[in-house]
Amino acid sequence: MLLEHINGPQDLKGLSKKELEQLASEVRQFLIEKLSVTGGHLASNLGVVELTLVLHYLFDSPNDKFVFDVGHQSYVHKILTGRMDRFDSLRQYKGMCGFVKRDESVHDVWEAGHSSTSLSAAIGMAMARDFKGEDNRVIAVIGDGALTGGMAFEALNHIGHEKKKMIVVLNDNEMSIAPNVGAMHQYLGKIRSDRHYQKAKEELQHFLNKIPAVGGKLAKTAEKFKDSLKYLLVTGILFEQFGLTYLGPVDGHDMEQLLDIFRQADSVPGPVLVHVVTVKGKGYSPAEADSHKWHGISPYKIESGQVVKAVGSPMYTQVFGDVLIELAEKDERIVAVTPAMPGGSGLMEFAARFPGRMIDVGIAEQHAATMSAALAIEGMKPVFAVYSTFLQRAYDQVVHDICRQNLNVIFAIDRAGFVGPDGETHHGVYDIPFLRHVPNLVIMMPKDENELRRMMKTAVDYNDGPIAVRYPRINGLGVPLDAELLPLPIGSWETVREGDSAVIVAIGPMLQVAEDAADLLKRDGMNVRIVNARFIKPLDEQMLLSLASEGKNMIVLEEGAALGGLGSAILEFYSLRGIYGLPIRIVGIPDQFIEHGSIKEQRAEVGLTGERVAAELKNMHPRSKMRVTGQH
Ligand SMILES: Cc1ncc(C[n+]2csc(CCOP(=O)(O)OP(=O)(O)O)c2C)c(N)n1
Ligand SMILES: CC(=O)[C@@H](O)[C@H](O)COP(=O)(O)O
Ligand SMILES: [Mg+2]
Repeated sequence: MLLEHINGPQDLKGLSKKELEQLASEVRQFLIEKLSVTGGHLASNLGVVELTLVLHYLFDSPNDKFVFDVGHQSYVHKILTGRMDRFDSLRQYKGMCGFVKRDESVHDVWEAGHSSTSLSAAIGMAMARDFKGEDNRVIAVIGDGALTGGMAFEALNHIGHEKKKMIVVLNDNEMSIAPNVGAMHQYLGKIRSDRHYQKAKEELQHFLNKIPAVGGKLAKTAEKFKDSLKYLLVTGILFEQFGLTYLGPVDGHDMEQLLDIFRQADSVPGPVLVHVVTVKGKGYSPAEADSHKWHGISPYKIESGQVVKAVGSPMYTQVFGDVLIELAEKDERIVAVTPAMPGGSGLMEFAARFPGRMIDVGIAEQHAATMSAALAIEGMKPVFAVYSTFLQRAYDQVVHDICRQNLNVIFAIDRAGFVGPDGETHHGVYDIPFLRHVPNLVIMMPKDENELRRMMKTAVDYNDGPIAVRYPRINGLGVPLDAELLPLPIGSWETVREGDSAVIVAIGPMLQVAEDAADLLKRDGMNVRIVNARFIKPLDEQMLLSLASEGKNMIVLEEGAALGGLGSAILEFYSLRGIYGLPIRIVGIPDQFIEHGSIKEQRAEVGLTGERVAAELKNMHPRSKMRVTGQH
């Protein structure tokens, strides 16, 4: 076994091509075995085994900067940089992160999780290098999916302007999470498969190599001739027009080709793009056969490829997808918009049922938002399905294009709250703070899957502007679904448990935590009322005024940033009406990033538990001062 002797990239140096190939198959086996237990981003990593090996073999990390886009495909990099022994803790609480993490290794020079940032980071590092007069290499690894992100084009535009020496590795496996989409994808497909181009390129190369090396005027003419022929033939011309030398396409699993092309790339004085064609899921047939499913996979049985999954009620995502189909059957204005997450957002059946009414725009949240605004202006009913964390990308478009124009866009915000193994880059914990202060926007969160259905009905029936429903990355409660789909009155909260000792105002899955706290306090003779604050905006003003008149101790409980969340909204409501001194305590996520683990562990870390809430209520005295909490 070669792999057990690899404690860092230095141990790769001097290996023969054969040994590198042997190592590649050992790394693949290691990934398949380890991830069968932990789960994770298997398919993407199986696709970059040879590529990552060659980069670490030829170049000198961490002096040379390896910048991974998204970073979900960095497991091989982690294996080769001394972290093999940490894979049993992959994406687990206090374990190894599933993305690149600077505090994990000196070889991890750039963090991500969100897509399309690598080229901006790489040009930044190249410019810093030149400011400092240093000479290290900067190597970005970006996938064909990430290349559909607008930031990537902004960076390419600038890279071509600065002409700094750097290597952009385009890892082209024709897949985003789902099959990739867009004109860039088609363009890359042309390059990959254009037999004419490949053949002509070889003949051209052969012919040009025959031209005897000449000096003087003739050399210049020959060079010009070569360039004009190249422009004629090279279909990597788009990148050449951007000012990058295009090399490739090359088979990303052929060690020989990879070694040659990166040696060539290293000799290019300015920016160079190496087009590497790989197979997502390479080397494990279930993943090769369905790399969409195996992009992010739960623990599985290696032999059968069968996922070992606890069966439970459908995820909120599934309930959303189902109710959207029901609604779309009756309303042809409904179209779904997704920024490259049709599977994760529960839209695959919708797409099959309504061909053409599911619009996948690629990894382009800003574009998705503004396009939705235009769809609404033209009388459609766009449902912009987006993860909370990725909606952060489109904040200005939400404000400037959708809410300011007061357009009938529906935001289906999935992954609201903690998300578990993806950790801090993916938690959906800021959308309440960054949305609730924007005028014209209605924001809802259901207590269970039945209420999610009602909220989608409410949203489709609502024609007074933008409306958002946010729901978590968990299973529903298994409650019965109403036979009739009835909308909710906008701004209406509901009391889900009566009580006169104190009040917990909660949203979403925190209502279960509130019930746990109330059950604990019942043993101490306290009858705690629980209010489902299902409209984060507008607040239920009647309910709030009546709660103020009672003056009972109140906890506002939310699985979101405490700063600027629902609790803040309630305090602002009272303050703006001159109602002071109410005993209100906010229990939410403190002002810090919470790392990967299970949702249960993440909630425990910040005290979103029945025990903690019960203790808070027991300790609150009448007229206690409001303190932003989360620390405990
Ligand atoms: C801004 C943003 N939107 C969406 C995602 C979700 N996402 C993670 S990886 C991925 C696909 C990336 O495709 P590609 O870059 O080709 O990498 P591959 O997995 O194919 O190697 C997407 C859409 C994200 N991480 N960031
Ligand atoms: C790397 C990335 O951003 C996606 O693969 C993300 O991990 C998907 O999240 P879900 O597993 O919640 O769909
Ligand atoms: Mg890809």
